[in-house]
Amino acid sequence: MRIRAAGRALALARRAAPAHVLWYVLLTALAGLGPLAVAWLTKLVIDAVASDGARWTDLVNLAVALAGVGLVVALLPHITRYLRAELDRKVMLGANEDLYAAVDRFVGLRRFEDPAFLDRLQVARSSGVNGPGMLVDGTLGCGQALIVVGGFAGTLFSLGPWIAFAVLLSAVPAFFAELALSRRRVAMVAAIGQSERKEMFYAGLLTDPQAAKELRLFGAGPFLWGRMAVELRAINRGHRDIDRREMVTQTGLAAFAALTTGALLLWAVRAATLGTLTVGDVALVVAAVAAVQNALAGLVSEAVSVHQAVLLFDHYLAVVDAGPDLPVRPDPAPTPPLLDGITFDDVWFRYADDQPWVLRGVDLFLPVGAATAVVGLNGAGKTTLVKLLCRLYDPSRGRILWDGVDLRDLDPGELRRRIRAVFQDAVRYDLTARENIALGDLTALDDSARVVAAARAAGMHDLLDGLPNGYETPLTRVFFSEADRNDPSTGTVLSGGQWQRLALARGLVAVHPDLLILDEPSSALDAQAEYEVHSRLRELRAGRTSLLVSHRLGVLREADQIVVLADGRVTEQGRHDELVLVGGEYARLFALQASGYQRRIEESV
Ligand SMILES: Nc1ncnc2c1ncn2[C@@H]1O[C@H](COP(=O)(O)OP(=O)(O)OP(=O)(O)O)[C@@H](O)[C@H]1O
Repeated sequence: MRIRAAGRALALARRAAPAHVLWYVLLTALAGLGPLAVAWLTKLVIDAVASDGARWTDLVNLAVALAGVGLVVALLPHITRYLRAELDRKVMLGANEDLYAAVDRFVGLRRFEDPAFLDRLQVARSSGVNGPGMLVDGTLGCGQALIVVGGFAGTLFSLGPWIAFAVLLSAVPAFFAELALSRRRVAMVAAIGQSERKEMFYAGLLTDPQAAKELRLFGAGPFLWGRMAVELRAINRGHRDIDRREMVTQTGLAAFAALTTGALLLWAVRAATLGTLTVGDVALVVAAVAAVQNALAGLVSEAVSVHQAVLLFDHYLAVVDAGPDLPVRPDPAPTPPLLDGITFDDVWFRYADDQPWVLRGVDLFLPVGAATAVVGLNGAGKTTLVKLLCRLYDPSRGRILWDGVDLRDLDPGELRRRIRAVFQDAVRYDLTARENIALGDLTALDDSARVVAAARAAGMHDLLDGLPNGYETPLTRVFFSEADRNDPSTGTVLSGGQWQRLALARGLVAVHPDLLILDEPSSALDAQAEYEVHSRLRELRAGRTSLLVSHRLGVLREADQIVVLADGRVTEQGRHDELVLVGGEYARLFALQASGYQRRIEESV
C-alpha cells in the first residue's frame, strides 16, 4: 500500500515536471560525488606536498583540479535549490489540480457533512499536495546520502574495515528513532485536524465582514476568541508533545554520534604517529568521518521525510480515489427534455442512519408545464425535497422518476443542466456582478445580453448598470479586479434583498431550463420588489415546469397545484381555492397570514 502510494507520488512528479525531475536527479548525483572528490584530491595534494619528490606540475594540476571540483561543489546547491523549488511548485499545482477535480466528482453532499472525511480532506489540502514534492526531494536526498556514505565508507574500509562498520552501525539507532518520530508526527497531524478546522472557522468568523456587525453588537468577539484559543492550545499541545520527544531523541542521538566521532579521531591520530597512516590519510579520515556522520544524519532525516510524505500522501490518495459519493452508472440513460413530469414514488429520506426520518413516504407528481408550490412549517422537509430532486442525495427508500426514469439511472451533470434552482441560502460570491450571474450557466459568461436579460428579470439591471464599472464591478470590498488595480474602491456591497435578487438572476440566466426551482426566492425583498419579481416570475414560469417553496402564501395562490408537507408526507394537495374550501392546514396558515395583514391595515386605518 505504502509502496503503491510512493509509486503514485513519483509518477505524479514525473508527469508534472519531467525535465525538472531528470535534471534534479543528475545534479543530485553529482552533488553526492563532489565531497568525495574534494576529500580525495585534498589527501593527494597534502601527500604530494609532504613528499620530497613531488613535481611542481603535478602539484599545480592537483590544485587546479581541487579548485575546479570545489567550484562545482559550491555552485551545485544553488542550482539544485532552484530546481527543487520549481519542481515543488509544478508538482503542487498538478496535485492540487487532481485533488480539486476529485472533490468536484463528489456528486452529492454527504462527504462534505462527514467529519472524518473532512479531516482527511484538510490533511490532503494542507500537506498531502506537498507529498510528491517531498517524496522526490527525500528520495533524491537519500540517494545523495547513500552515494556519500558509500564513497566514504569504501575509503574508510580501505583504511580499516572495522572503522567503516562502526561508523555505519552508529546510524542504525538514529534511523529507527526518527522513523518512530515520523509515525507519531503524522498521527498528530491527523489528530489535530478537527481542532485546526475549528480554529480556521473561528479565525474566519472573527475577521468576516458579514459577521462583524453581529459580533460587535452582541459583544461575542471575546467569547469566540476564547473558543479559538482552546483549539489553538489543543493544536499546540499536539506539536509540543512531538517537539519534546524530538528533543529527547535528537540530543541522545547527537551525544552518541559525538562519542563515535571522537573515538575514530583518536584512532586516526594514533595510527599516524605509529606511521600506519600518512598525513593525507588523517585528513581523509577526518573528512570521511564528518561526511559520513552528516550524510547518515541526512539519510535518516530524508528517509523520515519520505516516510512522512508517503503517510501524508495516503490521505491525499484517500480523497483523490474516493470516487463519486452517490452511485453513478457507467452507462447512464440520456436525460431528454421533460415531457410528462417528475414523480416522487414513496420517497423516504433521513440524513444519516442515526438521524430521524425527514421524509416518510412522499408521493407527488410535478406535471410538466405546471407550477407546483410546496408549503409547510419550518423543518417540514421542503428544502430536503428540493435537494433530492437535484440529486444532491439519493432517497433512503423509494424513487424519484424523470419521465419515468429513476434519477439514479441518469447522469447527474446532465440532469443538473436541465434544472435551475435558487436556494434561500444562495452564495454571495466575491466576484463581479457579471460573474455572479453567469455562474448560473457558464455559457453566459461572455454573453452580456443573457446576463442583462436575467438581471432585468430579477429587477436588478438598473442597479447593476449604474455601478461604477457596471456589470464588471466587483460585488465585494474584499478583493478588487485587475481592471480596478488603479481604483480598488469601485467594489460595491449589496443589501440582503439585492443579493437575493442577484441569486434569482443567477437562476434565470440559463436558457429555458426544464425545471425551475425557487426555494424562498423573495423572503428578503421589500413589498414592491416582491410584487414586481413575482409578476415577472409568473410571466417567465408560464407554460414551464416550476417548483416554488415559500412561506409567503400570498405569492403561491396562482400555482397550478399547492402541496402541503407535514410529518414527512404530503398531507394536502390542490389549487388554492380547493385547499381553502377543505379547511385544513393550508387554509389555517393562509387565514393566519391574511388576518395579520388585515389587522395591520385596520389598525393603520
Ligand atoms: N444536512 C443536514 N444534515 C442533517 N439534518 C438536516 C440537514 N439539513 C436539514 N436537516 C434536517 O432536516 C429537516 C428538514 O430540513 P429542511 O431544510 O428540508 O426543512 P424546510 O422545510 O426547508 O425548513 P424551512 O422552512 O425552515 O426552510 C430539519 O429537521 C433539519 O434539521
